[in-house]
Amino acid sequence: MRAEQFKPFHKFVVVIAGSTRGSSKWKKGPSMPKDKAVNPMAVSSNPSTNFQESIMETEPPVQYEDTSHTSSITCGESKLSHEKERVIAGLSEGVAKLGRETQKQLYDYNAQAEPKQGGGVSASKKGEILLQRDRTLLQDMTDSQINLPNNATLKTWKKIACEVNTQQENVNSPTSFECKPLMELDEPQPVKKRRMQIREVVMKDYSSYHKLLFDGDAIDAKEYPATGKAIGHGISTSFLDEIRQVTRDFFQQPMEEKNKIAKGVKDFEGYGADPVPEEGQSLDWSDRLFVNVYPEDTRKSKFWPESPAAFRDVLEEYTVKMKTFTEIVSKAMAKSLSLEENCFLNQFGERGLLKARFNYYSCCERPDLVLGLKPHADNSGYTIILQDDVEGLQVHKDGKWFTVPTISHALLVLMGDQMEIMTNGMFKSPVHRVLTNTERERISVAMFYHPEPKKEIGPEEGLVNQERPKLFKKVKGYAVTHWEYYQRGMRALHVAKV
Ligand SMILES: O=C(O)CCC(=O)C(=O)O
Ligand SMILES: [Fe+2]
Repeated sequence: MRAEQFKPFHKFVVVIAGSTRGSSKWKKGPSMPKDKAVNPMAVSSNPSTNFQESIMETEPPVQYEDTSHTSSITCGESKLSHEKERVIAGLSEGVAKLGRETQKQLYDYNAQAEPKQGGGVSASKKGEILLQRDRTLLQDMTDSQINLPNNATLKTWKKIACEVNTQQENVNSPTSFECKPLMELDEPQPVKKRRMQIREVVMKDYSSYHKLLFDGDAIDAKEYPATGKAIGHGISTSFLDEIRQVTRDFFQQPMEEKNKIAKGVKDFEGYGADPVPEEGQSLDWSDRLFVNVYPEDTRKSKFWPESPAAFRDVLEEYTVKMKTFTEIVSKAMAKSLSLEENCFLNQFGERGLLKARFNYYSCCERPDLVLGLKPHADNSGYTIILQDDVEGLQVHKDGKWFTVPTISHALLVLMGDQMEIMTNGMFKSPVHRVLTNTERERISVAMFYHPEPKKEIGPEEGLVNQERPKLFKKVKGYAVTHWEYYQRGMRALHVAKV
């Protein structure tokens, strides 16, 4: 353990982003899984898709067997490389651009060709099925007769993609590979950049801490999502850089090294991308490592990287700092709402969880087609995000996406669904996503602060009155429900609504 102490009042900033506007624009979502088929194409991570519309078109999720493409690709015997996943993701995005009718035909066609996934199908078999599916889609779309050997290499994949997309003949190196759309889009929709307005405040002492952080202005601001406030978090810039560095170092290792801590089919923790359980859903263009960090007895050391060598120590130290940070911030939030300062901490419980997600977004040739991370709201109480200096994170407001600026010495605090419940909707959990870009890779570290899983949480009584009746029920195990919706690119919060 490193000796550096938490010094809360340094001149560093934290940005708080949370909506004060209702999520009434979102269609009140479906109730929990029913026996209904899911429209496989309804949840696309295409940046130009209006997320609101996607939600409205989306049918309730079904109880499902784990047919995760990710697990079948990154785990087990199939060993398809992440690079190949990316190519497939790019291709799938092309498919997503086809008209609904054509998509349906393609998927119907493939449904006949594919054995039922799930029970008993080995990882390598699933990998093969997926490869076959994408090959078939390519062929159907281009009418070209491409005969691929079963052991098609990554190079072959790239070559095909280029041939299909650009009629290029020779593609020998990955650098010349371009993930072009499979066909011209009807309406090209470049991603416009609107920046979030974030006010920064440098903290001087604890007495002003909570006022600056969550004063009435932040709560009542009309201009969601600009409810940014800055505070001193007392973590040195050099330490923040160290976290970024070990993160980069981890992801830049060979696949073989990273796969030593690969997640299994049923694991949340470990290295590997999020699953995409629905047919036709696109993979996020990112790599991730997910680990429980607090309390210590929730850690699974087999998922903590041994390489790079500094990783574990740095994460250990960051965890200690984050624990202190959550204690202070949770109190500040309570005070800002004129509540007893420990009320949220009591709801989180003494053994409130900290879970770390390390994200790596490699460059992508077509950021207008592929997202780094699909639109979602976090299931946490709140999430503390460390970004690097590459923009990519966007927050959704009034049908538009706003880019969150990067501030190298800042931590971004995003409200999660469970804080929206506890504050009876006073702090909103914003829908956010991550864009890809052509030139620079991006990393981020998200630290999710959750209530103890067995604890029931609900709106603070002090925030319920005649004018503001109870909006949410008491809930337990919200994270499990959230996960069912999240992985399909859907919101879950409606399940907690009164
Ligand atoms: O990469 C980012 O900035 C955000 C990541 C995020 O939203 C998440 O991991 O839930
Ligand atoms: Fe998130």
